[in-house]
Amino acid sequence: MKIAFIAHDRKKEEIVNFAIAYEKTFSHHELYSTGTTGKNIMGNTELQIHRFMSGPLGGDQQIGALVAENEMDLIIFLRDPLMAQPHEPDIIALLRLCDVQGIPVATNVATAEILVKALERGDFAWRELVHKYKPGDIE
Ligand SMILES: O=C(CO)COP(=O)(O)O
Repeated sequence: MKIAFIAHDRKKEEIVNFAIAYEKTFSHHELYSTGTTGKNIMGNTELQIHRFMSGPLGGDQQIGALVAENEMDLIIFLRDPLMAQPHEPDIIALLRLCDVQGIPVATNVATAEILVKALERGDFAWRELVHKYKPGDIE
């Protein structure tokens, strides 16, 4: 599965700890992140992550581009609900695209944990069908 990690600055420690806790699970998947989030996770785990630009410089939009094509399977996006972000429109656009495509997205660690448990159980198998059959394949 393609999994994206994104965290705002005051949530960086939380996402790193989360990645450490589920490192074995994540190691079996294709990982993506915004710039600084990925740097922090890779600095504290053995995980290999494809890093996009930093969020304020367009990283959310780059991940959003994959979401728009229904390529991303799970997004863990620990937002800071108590601090305004300069790139708020990009954040809203990314979350909107997740809803357009029906992609599982966690915006807090409690939900992230439930989704990762579901991933471990095999509950994301339906996403393989999404990748197998692109729009237009089925009449
Ligand atoms: O701002 C972000 C998401 O909106 C995260 O970006 P960084 O991972 O580069 O800090």
